[in-house]
Order: sequence, then C-alpha cells, then structure tokens
Amino acid sequence: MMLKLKAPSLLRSQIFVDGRWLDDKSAPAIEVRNPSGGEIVGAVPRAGRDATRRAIEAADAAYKGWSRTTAEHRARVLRRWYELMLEHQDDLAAIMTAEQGKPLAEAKGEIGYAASYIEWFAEEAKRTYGDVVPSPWADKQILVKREPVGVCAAITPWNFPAAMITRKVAPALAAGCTIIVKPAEQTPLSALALAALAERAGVPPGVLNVITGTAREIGAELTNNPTVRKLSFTGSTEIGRLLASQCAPTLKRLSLELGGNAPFIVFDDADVDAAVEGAIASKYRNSGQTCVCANRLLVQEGIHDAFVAKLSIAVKALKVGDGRDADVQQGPLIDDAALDKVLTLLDDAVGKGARIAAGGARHRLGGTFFEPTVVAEVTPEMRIANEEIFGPVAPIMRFRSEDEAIAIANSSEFGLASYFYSRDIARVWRVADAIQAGMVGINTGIISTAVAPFGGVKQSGMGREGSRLGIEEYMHTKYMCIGGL
Ligand SMILES: NC(=O)c1ccc[n+]([C@@H]2O[C@H](COP(=O)([O-])OP(=O)(O)OC[C@H]3O[C@@H](n4cnc5c(N)ncnc54)[C@H](O)[C@@H]3O)[C@@H](O)[C@H]2O)c1
Ligand SMILES: O=C[C@H](O)CS(=O)(=O)O
Repeated sequence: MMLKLKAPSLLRSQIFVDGRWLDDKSAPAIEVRNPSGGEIVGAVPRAGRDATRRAIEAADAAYKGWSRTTAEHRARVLRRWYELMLEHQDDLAAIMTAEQGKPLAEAKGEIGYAASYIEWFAEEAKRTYGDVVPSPWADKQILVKREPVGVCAAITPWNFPAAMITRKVAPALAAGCTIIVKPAEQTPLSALALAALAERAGVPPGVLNVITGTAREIGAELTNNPTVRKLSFTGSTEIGRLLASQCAPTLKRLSLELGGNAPFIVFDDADVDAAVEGAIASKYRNSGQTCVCANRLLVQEGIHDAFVAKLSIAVKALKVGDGRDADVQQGPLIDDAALDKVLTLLDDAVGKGARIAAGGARHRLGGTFFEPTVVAEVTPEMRIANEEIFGPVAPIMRFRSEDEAIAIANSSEFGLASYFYSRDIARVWRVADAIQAGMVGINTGIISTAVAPFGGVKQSGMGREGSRLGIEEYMHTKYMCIGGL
C-alpha cells in the first residue's frame, strides 16, 4: 500500500538516535500493516538492547547541553514543533490511519490533540517557578529551585500513536530533560514522523531518540540502565506493573497511565438524549479502543428502557469501514487478539443471560471489523462488567438507587475515567465526590484536554499528564540554604 503524502519524507523506516537516522540489521525488520486490510504500509528496524544503550548514551551526552538552555529557548523550539505538526496534520493523520486504522477524521483530531500538548508545555517551560522561603535563621537564606530529572524513557501504546508520545516528550523537553521513546510495534510510523518534525523544529541531536523493535529487550535496557532516571509508560496495567518492578532496583521516577473500566452512570433525572450522545462519543471513539471509554453503562430503572432503545438506534446508524474512506465512523480493531477478546466477553455475557440490543457479531466486512454493539441485562458476575473491553461494545446494567450505582462503579480495581449524567445539582456533588477515579465527566462523554490533569487511581496508574502538573513528573526540587550572610 503506497501512502500518498504531500511530504513523503515524513514516512520513515529507520530508528532516530543522536540526531541520525539509522538502520539496524541485527534482526529482520518489523512490517507495519494496515489493520483494515492487512497491507504492508511500511517497515522499521527490530532494534534491541545495543541500539537502546546507544540511544541512552546519546541522551545522556545531550542532557548536559539541553538542560542548560534557557526556558525561553526550549519554549521556542517546542512552539516550532507544534507549528510543524499542524502544517503537516493531513500527512500525519494519513500515516496514523494507515497503521492504526482509526477513521481519518479521528486521526486528524488526534494530531491536533497531540500538538496541543506541545503548545501547552512550550508555555509551561517558562513557568517552572521556585520559591524563596522566609528563613528561620537571621544569617541564612532559603531558596528552592526546580530542576530536570535527567535522561527519561517513554514506552507508549498503539491506540493513540501520536498523543501518547507528545504528552510525555513535550513536558520532558520543556523541563530540560532528554528522552528515548519506544512506540508500540503496531504504530511506529507516527512516532518516527513526529521525530522528523522535531528534528526540523531544532530539537538537538540526542535530545529526542526513537527506538523501534523488540519491546522486551528495549524495555529491559530502559528500565535497568541507571542513566535513565525516569520512565513514563502508557499501556496495560499488566505491563505497567512489570515495568515498575524492573525500575525498582534503580529507583526511577515513574508515571504510569494504565488500564481503565470507566462507569457511565445515567440517573433518572438525566437528559436522556444528551446521555445517549455522550455515550456514543465516549464508548465508540477509536472503535472503543480508548482507555477512557465508557466500559460499563449503569442506567437507573426509571429511564432504562428508553435509554437502551435510543442508544441502540444511534449505534445501528454508525458507519463501519476502512478509516481512509470518507464518513466512516468505526474502523477495525487493531488485531485478531482484540477481536477474539470482544467475542469471548460477549459469549460469556450472553451465556449468563445478557441480551444483544444492537450489533453483536463480526462485521460483514470481515477481518477485524466488528459491529458496534449494545448488550443489555448485564449483571456484575459477567466478565464484561469487570474487564476492559477495548472494543465497540456497550454493556448496560440496571440499578435502582444512587448508593447502588456508586457501589457498582467503585467495585472495579481500576479508577481512570468515570462519567455520569444528572441534572440534580446536589446529586452531582454527591456522586462526583463519591466516585473513585482520577477523572469525572459530568453530563459529558469527552473530557480529554491538555490543560487538565489526565491520570488514574487504584490500578489505573500514578502521576498526571497535561495541566500544570504534567511538567512536575519531569522535575525535582533542590533546596539551597545559604548561610554566613
Ligand atoms: N491510561 C492511559 O492513558 C492509557 C492510554 C492508552 C492505552 N492504555 C491502556 O493500554 C492498553 C492497550 O494498549 P497496548 O495493548 O499497547 O498495551 P500494552 O501494555 O500491551 O503495550 C503498551 C506498550 O508497552 C510495550 N510493551 C509490552 N510488553 C513490554 C515489555 N515486556 N517490556 C517493555 N515494553 C513492553 C508495547 O510494545 C507497547 O509499546 C489498555 O489496557 C489501555 O487501557 C492506557
Ligand atoms: O486511550 C487513552 C488515551 O489517553 C485517550 S485520550 O485521547 O487521552 O482521551
């Protein structure tokens, strides 16, 4: 499959280390395939520990210079990178759809969202203020500075191939850190295109490095090498736990954005049409392959039947197809394993008494396409009520009281995003306070923005990305006590 780009040079097939584009013939290349039809869209090196070690050395050498640049300079370079991303938004979206499958409109939206993190942290670079503290001693002064943590590593998932990278790299570079990025094997081309634009924006050699290849080997080097002072990971909770344990011997700083199981609660007093619109936006975004997707829809009995009927009509109208085709709203799942998981969860639910209200089967397009689905009469003992689906399936559970809804919502080991619809202001405050999650959408199904802190509690991870907090993940404080005055 030949990608037609306005700027063909954005399609890269080499790793980016120390400002150089390099081959790595130590193992057969990784073929990048389009999930819609399986065509090969590119190939990247299957690099391992040696290349990763060289990237760490390059990042360490570059750190000395980059950390000493002014915040003003770093802000200007990041701003240029942001501008170049927007100038090449169509090409970056085409690359993303080709390797990840999401509809072009969604891919273009992600590029704008990803760029907004760079814009935000270009500004935040200049606001890493310190403190002058009133001294308890007459002859001493107390200063507190904030400094970059040093060489960082980022390991990112396939579902948002650009945004998950920029919301790590932007604060890292803004703080004065240098970084090595390992993108997902399924979606390396977006990462390499971002690196090509960063290079053009004036990011110096070694400040940003992108390594593609064997996850376990690259991860082993990134987590064990003492030069790396921080790891930022976005992905499954299982791998997050593993990487955290691998970082323990060298006590690295950690940011972990992990799995989710978002409750989406609709109370009797909700605007049902607004709730249906919010459920569509939250649940079926990226064909349900989103960590903050509504994963369990809890609907109060008074409006349950009306909500299920309206949602089912809207879901049946969603257009499924190749993400490159105009007006397609639902692309394929990323691979056969993702499809098998959806089928397994649905079979379990129906086998325990759930009812398919819309969709429920593989799409007639075949491959990894799946019908957008609504499954009703879901109960807590079904796997679909407890596991992250990562597919276009909305499980609906009935509830009677507010307390029951909160108990169900909080029963999950995850606590990333949550949503609820209510027009009762007292209930809004009660439920928002009671829900155990890092993020709460109230009368809305879309909450992600660079200006707000993104992250979870419980088994959904630790740390925050975006907002004024995001740069803190890449800085530490230094207390200076000046005596003899
Ligand atoms: N919280 C968030 O912001 C967020 C965002 C996106 C995805 N996710 C979660 O990620 C999961 C889906 O993404 P995924 O399938 O890419 O997750 P994943 O954990 O399988 O992979 C994520 C990244 O980790 C790498 N990886 C896997 N095993 C590794 C190892 N042993 N050593 C080093 N690296 C390794 C992969 O190559 C990939 O780059 C879902 O659970 C989803 O909820 C969370
Ligand atoms: O999949 C997880 C992403 O973080 C989703 S979002 O684009 O940040 O909402």
